[in-house]
Amino acid sequence: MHAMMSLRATSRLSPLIRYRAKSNLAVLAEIISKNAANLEKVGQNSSTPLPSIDEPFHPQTEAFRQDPANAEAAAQIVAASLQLAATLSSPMEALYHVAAGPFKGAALRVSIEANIAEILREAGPGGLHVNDIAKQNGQDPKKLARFLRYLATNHIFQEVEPDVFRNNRISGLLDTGKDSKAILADPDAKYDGTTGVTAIVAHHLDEITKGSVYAWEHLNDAEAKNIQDQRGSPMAKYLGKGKNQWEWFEQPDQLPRRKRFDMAMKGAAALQSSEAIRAGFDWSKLTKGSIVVDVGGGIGFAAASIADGFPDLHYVVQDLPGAIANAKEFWQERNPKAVEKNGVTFEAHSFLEAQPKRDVSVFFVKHIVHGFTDTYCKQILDHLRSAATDKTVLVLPEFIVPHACRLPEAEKQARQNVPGSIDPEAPAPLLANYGSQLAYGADMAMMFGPNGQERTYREMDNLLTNSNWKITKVHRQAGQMSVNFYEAVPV
Ligand SMILES: C[S@@+](CC[C@H](N)C(=O)[O-])C[C@H]1O[C@@H](n2cnc3c(N)ncnc32)[C@H](O)[C@@H]1O
Repeated sequence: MHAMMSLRATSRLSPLIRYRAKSNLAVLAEIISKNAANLEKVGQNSSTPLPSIDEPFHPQTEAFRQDPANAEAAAQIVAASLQLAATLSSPMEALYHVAAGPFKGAALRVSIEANIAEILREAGPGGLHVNDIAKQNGQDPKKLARFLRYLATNHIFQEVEPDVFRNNRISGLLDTGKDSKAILADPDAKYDGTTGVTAIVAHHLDEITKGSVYAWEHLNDAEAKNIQDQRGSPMAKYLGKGKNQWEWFEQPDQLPRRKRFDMAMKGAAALQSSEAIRAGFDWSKLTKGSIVVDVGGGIGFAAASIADGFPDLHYVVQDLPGAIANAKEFWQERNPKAVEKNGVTFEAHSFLEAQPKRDVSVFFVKHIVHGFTDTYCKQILDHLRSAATDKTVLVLPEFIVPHACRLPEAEKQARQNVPGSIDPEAPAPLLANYGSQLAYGADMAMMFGPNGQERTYREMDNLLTNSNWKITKVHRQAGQMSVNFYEAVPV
């Protein structure tokens, strides 16, 4: 019956629609083969090996992406593969790829909390039977096997023999590098001193995901609808019991969450190399002793990356008291010289209040406005504008959310005077945004967690214009993990 209906439906399709659908498959396949052939050549060079899904992650396998041509080739292959998979999967399977998304997240969280990546690293390339994994972490082996097999089916971990698992390229990223027994003895310290990559994934899978399951209820909550501040998010309502993320994290019993979040921000920064953070703005044009304020800097990880290359500038890390305590500890370890020589100062200060610093060369505001609704962003940007001199530059690293379609010509024309402001577009028939998920994932996380939003270029332009800042340039970074640096000057 079902087959007959779909046959009848097919026979009603116009020849043009059928022709296009057929030709797209071949075009997509050609995009893959052409770009793959180019990448194969790059991979023959030992300094730019191509990634292999079977091997544990090694940063060197990302080196090939530093060449924009290679990054573009990889992005096109991924976009075409996703589009082919969506086209050729049965619609029900394709739908369930998304509908079962929360279950994948649940499995991934279990693997992190149960320290699977660390245990498997210690086991070596042969992997470990799930019964032996369970002996180490005290979990139910049958349930663990089900979670791990589900993840292996999504290319996270490998099942090398029935019930025997090992790390691969993607699961290796979840490895904090710590001794599994030490983590089990002191779970709250799991992320201390790590790259923060596992911490950011764990933060998303815990607080943010728990908020996300109430998205629909929350949208229809008459009271929450009108809350402009961070208490207006599902996470605040259902987890923080009405407290915003920061008030909630600052409570003594939530300190492990605060610590994990601060490490998570280090992980977010690690999605970009320190070089990329330095490359986002021409720091060399600032004179010795120029003041750079890292507004809401967390532990000041980004400022520390800039200080590595530009030690003669004076850095001020501002944040809430809990983060400032962690910032002092972090800098003492990372750059004790800057601390001793007064190259960095730390200030507990709320950016929702008047900015106390004067004669500032750069207000560096990374991943702050994405945590707020427009109403609060205006407050933050107004305070900075009031403290700015006519030489102050606002540097704002944020995602730029692309549209899934192509930009209209008129919009491109309107942006022509601002270098870097036009979103790069993938060639047709690929989705214009390359099907890249990162900016949208971050946007959802901002909605569910702090009631904020990642913004399109136009949305950011409006925000800045309303606070008398003018965007002069956008520095875009190649690759899919990109965060882009808006540069703005006072009007
Ligand atoms: C998403 S994190 C970004 C941290 C850092 N800029 C980075 O990119 O790594 C947001 C930061 O804003 C801080 N924050 C939140 N509300 C604040 C406020 N009212 N005043 C100052 N800092 C605040 C948080 O403590 C947190 O460290």
